[in-house]
Amino acid sequence: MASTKRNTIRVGILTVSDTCSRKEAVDKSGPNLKKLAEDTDGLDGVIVATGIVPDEISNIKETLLEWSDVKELDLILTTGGTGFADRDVTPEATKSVLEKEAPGLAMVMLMGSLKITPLAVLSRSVCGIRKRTLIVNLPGSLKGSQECFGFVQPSLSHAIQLLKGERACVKATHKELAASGPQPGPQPGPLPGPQPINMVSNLPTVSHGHHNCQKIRHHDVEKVARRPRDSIYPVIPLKDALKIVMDHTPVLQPEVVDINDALARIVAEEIKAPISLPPFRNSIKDGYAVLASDGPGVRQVMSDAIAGDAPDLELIPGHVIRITTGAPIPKGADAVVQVEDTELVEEADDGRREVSIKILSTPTPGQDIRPIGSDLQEGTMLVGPGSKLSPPELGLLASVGITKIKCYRRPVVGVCSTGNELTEPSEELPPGHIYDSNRITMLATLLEMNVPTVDVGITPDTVQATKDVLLKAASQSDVIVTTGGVSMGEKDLLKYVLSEELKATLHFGRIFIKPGKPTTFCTFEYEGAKKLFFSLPGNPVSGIVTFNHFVLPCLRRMMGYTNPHLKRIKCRVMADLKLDPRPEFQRAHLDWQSAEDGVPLASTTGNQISSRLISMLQANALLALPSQSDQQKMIPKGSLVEAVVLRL
Ligand SMILES: Nc1nc2c(c(=O)[nH]1)N[C@H]1C(S)=C(S)[C@@H](COP(=O)(O)OP(=O)(O)OC[C@H]3O[C@@H](n4cnc5c(N)ncnc54)[C@H](O)[C@@H]3O)O[C@H]1N2
Ligand code: MOO
Ligand SMILES: [Mg+2]
Repeated sequence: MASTKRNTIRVGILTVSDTCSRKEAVDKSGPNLKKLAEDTDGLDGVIVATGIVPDEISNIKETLLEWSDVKELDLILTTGGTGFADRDVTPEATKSVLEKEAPGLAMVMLMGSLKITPLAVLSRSVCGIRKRTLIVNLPGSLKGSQECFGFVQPSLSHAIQLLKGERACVKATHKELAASGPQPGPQPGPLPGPQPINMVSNLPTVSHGHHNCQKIRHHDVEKVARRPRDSIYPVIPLKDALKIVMDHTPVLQPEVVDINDALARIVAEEIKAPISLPPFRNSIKDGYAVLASDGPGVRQVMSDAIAGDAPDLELIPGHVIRITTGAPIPKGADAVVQVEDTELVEEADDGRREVSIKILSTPTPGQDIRPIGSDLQEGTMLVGPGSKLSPPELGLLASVGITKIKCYRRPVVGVCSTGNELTEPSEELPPGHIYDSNRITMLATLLEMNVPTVDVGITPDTVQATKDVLLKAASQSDVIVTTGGVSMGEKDLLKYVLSEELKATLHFGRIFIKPGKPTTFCTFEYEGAKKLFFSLPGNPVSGIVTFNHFVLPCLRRMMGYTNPHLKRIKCRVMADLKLDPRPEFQRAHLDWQSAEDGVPLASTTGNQISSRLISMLQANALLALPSQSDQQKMIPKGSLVEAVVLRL
């Protein structure tokens, strides 16, 4: 939902017109600008305020102040009152609230308009900044306002990013603009309808979620020589990437699951105990059911009560009944004396029967008896929505006879490895090939989580094969995880195939982390259902680290976890650690045995290059190291750092 996106551009549209404010004319420019500003292929803004005011400085000024200072809008578009007529005062009202002017925007409108009409020279539009709000005066006519919006629109997201201080996005936009060379000048847009003129308007749409970065230019993958020399994808911070993923992750509907298939599932209902445990008084010991007030002494053995017998025996005072652990306590008995506290007095039938025994201890009432409900009272809440069904939960439910449990549905996850160089580990290794290790790693992780999987196999690096396999995976699964083919190589086709061939919405294509920088996330409508695509980097460790950071929380949310996020704890590093320019997740072993004050000691697992899978072996955590700065190049031994817990 657009309005919940953190970095969405919040827009106000103010129509300045005496006649419209008196309802003598219909405002066409305001609603048209609304459509243009909302266009997801263009500004992708959210309209949070609209208004019509007369051509009066005080009215205009009051609205501008409220929208910038109180509503804190990112962008205010005014339409009307910018000409030479006596009543045209929008520029004067605007100037009176501006803290800084932005004459370039007014100029680009003038230059563009002059190509259409020489009368454009009479426009007096003013643009500028008040606090964090950009205010742009547009002409009043439908045609003029649409044209002028089209001229400034390509610069607006970037200008707003700058005002908001969204640094990753801004840097990426600068890089992209620098890489793509001189831009064509503004051109008029067709009328009518919401078709903003965009410097990159002929390019495919690639959404950047709430980042609102410029659209992405994909080269023709056949034309290797023309590939961009720098990535066209902005590098976004980890937390923003995770937010985008989670914003697109639904919690799946519940379904009824048999207890035998319910391991690791998340419960979607409250389950209360339908019976008490034990359901009848039973013995805690193997021994004799007695009447405590009979005290110690020789007693006749009446009969025996064995676990599994119906509770229908009755003890006559002065006697005992032999009893086993778990057997029902006979009526009339109020204590059990363990066999160790007794002696045989007389036997019969060649030792097959006890005639009498001697109680050696003095029993107390209730001794070694489990009363009804002493383990669990009927009606006690056993599990609730969000509870994970681990072995103890399953045992508890079974103990009260519950075998059908409403749990959240699990997503089906398709797993695919991409790369010409990959061979199945069971086959002979051809020259230049390596064995596919990513797929089994992902599939086994999902198996551990009891998530159903579809093994989509290995796909070679061609557009057609990649497209086919992605569509096949989409037809069989809810979430698709691929590895490989997301970086800068000519055979790195995933981003291209997803966004161009499938027309999936690519939400991000690079993240500011090490390893895992080229991680890519898309959503895709397939036969009316939304599919989530995670295209993880091919390097085996990058795949695992990004699987943990993005796929795991996503799947956990889908399958009903109340807290799907990775657990972070503090640990103490055992050696100096050099910082990378990127925030880095170093594989580490946390040692709780030698923990001081509960803080485990962390040692990294050797060379951290992302191809070195053996570095995962002893790793039960990832140290979350900050990126290097001028002030900090390393973390000294003994420092506390945060670690993402992989396993305990
Ligand atoms: N010019 C640049 N090159 C690279 C950059 C960059 O920014 N500029 N990024 C590097 C980073 S960081 C990573 S991570 C990798 C990501 O690579 P891809 O996702 O494109 O993956 P591939 O190129 O297909 O493979 C990379 C590497 O991993 C091996 N691999 C792939 N799949 C498997 C598998 N299933 N099992 C085992 N090993 C696998 C593959 O053979 C390659 O060695 O890009 C860098 N390049
Ligand atoms: O991001 Mo790559 O994952 O550094 O190896
Ligand atoms: Mg590659």
